[in-house]
Amino acid sequence: MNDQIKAADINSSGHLQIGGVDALTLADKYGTPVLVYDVAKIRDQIHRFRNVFEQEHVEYEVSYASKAFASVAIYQVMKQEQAHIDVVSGGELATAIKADFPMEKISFHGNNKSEAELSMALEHGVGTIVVDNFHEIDLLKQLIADSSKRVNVQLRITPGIAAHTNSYIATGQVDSKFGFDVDSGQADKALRELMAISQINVTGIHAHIGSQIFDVQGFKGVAHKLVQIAADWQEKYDFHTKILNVGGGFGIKYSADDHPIHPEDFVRAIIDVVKKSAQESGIDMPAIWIEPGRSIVGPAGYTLYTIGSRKDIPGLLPYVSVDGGMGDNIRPALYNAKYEAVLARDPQAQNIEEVRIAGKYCESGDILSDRQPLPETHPGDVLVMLDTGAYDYAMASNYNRNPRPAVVFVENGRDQLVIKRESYDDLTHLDLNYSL
Ligand SMILES: Cc1ncc(COP(=O)(O)O)c(C=O)c1O
Ligand SMILES: N[C@@H](CCCC[NH3+])C(=O)O
Repeated sequence: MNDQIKAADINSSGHLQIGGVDALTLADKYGTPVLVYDVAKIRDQIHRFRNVFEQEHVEYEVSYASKAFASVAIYQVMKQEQAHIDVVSGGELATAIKADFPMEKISFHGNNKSEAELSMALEHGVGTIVVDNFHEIDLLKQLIADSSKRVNVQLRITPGIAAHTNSYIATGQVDSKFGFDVDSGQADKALRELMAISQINVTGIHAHIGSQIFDVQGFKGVAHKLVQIAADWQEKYDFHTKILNVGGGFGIKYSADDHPIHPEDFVRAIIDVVKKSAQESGIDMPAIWIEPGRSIVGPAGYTLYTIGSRKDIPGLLPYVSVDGGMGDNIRPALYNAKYEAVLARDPQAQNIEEVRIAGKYCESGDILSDRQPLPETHPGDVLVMLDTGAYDYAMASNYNRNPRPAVVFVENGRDQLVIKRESYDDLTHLDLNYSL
């Protein structure tokens, strides 16, 4: 039995249930592929992060990094949970506006925010702009010059910490496109420039070391580094930081090979280091902000596919194909990411073989799993890929002009469509006839 499936995930018919709803019923009702979120799991993850801060009596914010999965519905859940969110584009901001999300609880990130995106953020009163580079400082200065607008910013530094993760998703090393370098004096220069703009209020210092990180060392390092910088800037510039933002990146278990520590342990270690270093370096204890994305939505997501064709090759693993693939989950092809899958009708069934789960896209690399143990399967069976809530739908494409799947939220035994499946009309409605 897959160790990610608990007894409570199986209903009286022996089927997988998600948030109390039978996975086969969901597949029937919404079609496949469909991404289903167990909303209780999302709320629970936020509470787990929060509880530690509460127990430790530390000021904090949990800011959901919505690049992991952005939609009106998820922003509405975050609003109910009174969480903050990060956005990284005008599109995510527009979605948050549509969700009526409180603008003051939004942080706007990005290494190349356009003038249009910055003015959109200013117009809507976004709570924090996380300033990333000198061009952005110039743009901000121009945009607020003719107004009395006041803007809260956090200054993103590159901490010079290489996280142990896939190089595509590591961001803390000096050789990174994000943030101001510290050792060369760029971060100091950026602070001085920002402090010289009277309408700008620098509330904090930000760093993010990468994503899908399993151990606590990098976070301890970044927490210590941020405190050191804060102490240095207090001494040199009389700058008193209110916030240290240590970013996100808390890893999750996708497969039996992954052994991340618990969310609570990440947070506790960060708090310990900040408390201790702040005391040693004589700065007031700042608020600590974290920006988890994957760890909030990843484990709550289940992608339901229907099995179709099968190809057996003597001496090699069979290919079992499903009705989705790299268009709804690019992560195996892009990062060699591993996932696990079970059969909806019997997640506890005895496995009889190992197969490759192939997608339907016209690409040999469109393999969702290169070694998945499975029981006997037949065309029409519903295969459920686990932990697909983060950076899956968010990175979905229309490759081969396949429509993106539907997204459904499930909570308390009830289900609701929150993103419609794209239709062929949706796919073609931007196309124009060629008339030259
Ligand atoms: C600035 C920033 N914050 C937070 C995150 C969220 O990371 P994760 O989804 O790994 O928690 C990211 C993505 O890596 C990021 O770039
Ligand atoms: N898209 C990446 C994570 C990127 C994190 C964003 N800074 C993934 O799927 O793992």
